[in-house]
Amino acid sequence: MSRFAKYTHLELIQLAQKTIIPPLSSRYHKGQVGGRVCVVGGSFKFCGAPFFAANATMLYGSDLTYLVCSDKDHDLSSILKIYSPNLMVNPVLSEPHLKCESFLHNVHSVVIGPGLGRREDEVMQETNDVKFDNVIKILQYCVENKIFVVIDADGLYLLSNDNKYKSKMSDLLKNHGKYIALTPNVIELKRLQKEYPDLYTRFPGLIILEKGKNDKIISTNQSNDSTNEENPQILENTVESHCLKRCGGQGDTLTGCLATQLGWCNILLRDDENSSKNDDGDDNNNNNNNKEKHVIWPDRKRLENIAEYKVLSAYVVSTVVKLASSKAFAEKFRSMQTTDLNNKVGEAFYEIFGDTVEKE
Ligand SMILES: NC(=O)C1=CN([C@@H]2O[C@H](COP(=O)(O)OP(=O)(O)OC[C@H]3O[C@@H](n4cnc5c(N)ncnc54)[C@H](O)[C@@H]3O)[C@@H](O)[C@H]2O)[C@@H](O)CC1
Ligand SMILES: Nc1ncnc2c1ncn2[C@@H]1O[C@H](COP(=O)(O)OP(=O)(O)OP(=O)(O)O)[C@@H](O)[C@H]1O
Repeated sequence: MSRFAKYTHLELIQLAQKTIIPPLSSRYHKGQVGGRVCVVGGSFKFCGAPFFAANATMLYGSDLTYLVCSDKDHDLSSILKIYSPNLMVNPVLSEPHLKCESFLHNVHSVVIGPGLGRREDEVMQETNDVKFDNVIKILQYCVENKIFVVIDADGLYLLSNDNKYKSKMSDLLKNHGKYIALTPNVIELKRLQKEYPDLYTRFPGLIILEKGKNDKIISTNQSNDSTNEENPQILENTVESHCLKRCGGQGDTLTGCLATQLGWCNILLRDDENSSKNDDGDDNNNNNNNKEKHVIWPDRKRLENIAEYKVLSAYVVSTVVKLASSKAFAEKFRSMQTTDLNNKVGEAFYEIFGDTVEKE
């Protein structure tokens, strides 16, 4: 059981408000606190999924969202650009010598997988190895640079079923689990458990947000030798959703929201790290002359470790998406679509957390 499992729903929401929901303020510049998120996905078949995820990152509150896709997937990048001018679409995923640094250096969190497609799909075979090599390269870059990653949909399929990539991916998870969250649906979870019967304990620091009627958050101890904690720890979100429509893309929405929320955690954790080390010229947060000083939301409460930031984030996001889907369903009933759900994310967030404006 997670330490959080002893808290009531209201206590968890209040804790999140004091720890991981940075207040809005005129002090901050673009991307500094709202965050920069990158979604890697899309294929010739699926242009909706990466859009839903990327769109949700912004509706949850990211300042800047990049969508990285392949320029070999027919008209994908043009279509994505037309879907939304808010997103920055970067069709570099099939570039043979991809330089991750060029588009990920200032990003706080990354989503890998929505609509990405699978290598076994015949139509894609000519180009897909470069594309998927690059996906692994991006994952590696992220974890080595402490960027939080959410792996969903076909990203999970790579991990559970792709013979070429699954061992590379599982190595990265094993060594850098603390920066990663998986968001499987019921079927994706079954595939993962088939490939990794010890899924819940195999990847130290990993969290798994299992989607379903009650979203379940599983966290694995960061260190294998910590014997005084239960492993794995489980937190279930039992808040009721009144949405009875299961349209495709609801999971993409959840994934996008989680990426933004984890991006916020990353920003807060980096701020702690920067403020506690000597001034070494790292001016990412403009605190060159403010040694030992927090730049961002100084009086917030701290959680105990990275795992707690991830677990509480997953809980909050699950709550927001459940409320958003209940609201969309109440309005649209059977005709509810994922676009309706996405359009309720901001309202649901406001209903749960209020305006979250910094008090003078
Ligand atoms: N508009 C779009 O472009 C969308 C694209 N999507 C993409 O489509 C690709 C394949 O995703 P799929 O989810 O179809 O994956 P799979 O091809 O693995 O199919 C999963 C199957 O399991 C079934 N299933 C799902 N939840 C279940 C449950 N709780 N109990 C029993 N059966 C269940 C589904 O009906 C589906 O037939 C991914 O890349 C995904 O991101 C989806 O995100 C949906 C929206
Ligand atoms: N049986 C259910 N009852 C109520 N809500 C559910 C149920 N199943 C899923 N949900 C809600 O929908 C969200 C997305 O779960 P879902 O299983 O649809 O993901 P997914 O299959 O990955 O979605 P996508 O279509 O984007 O690939 C969950 O987080 C939960 O809030």
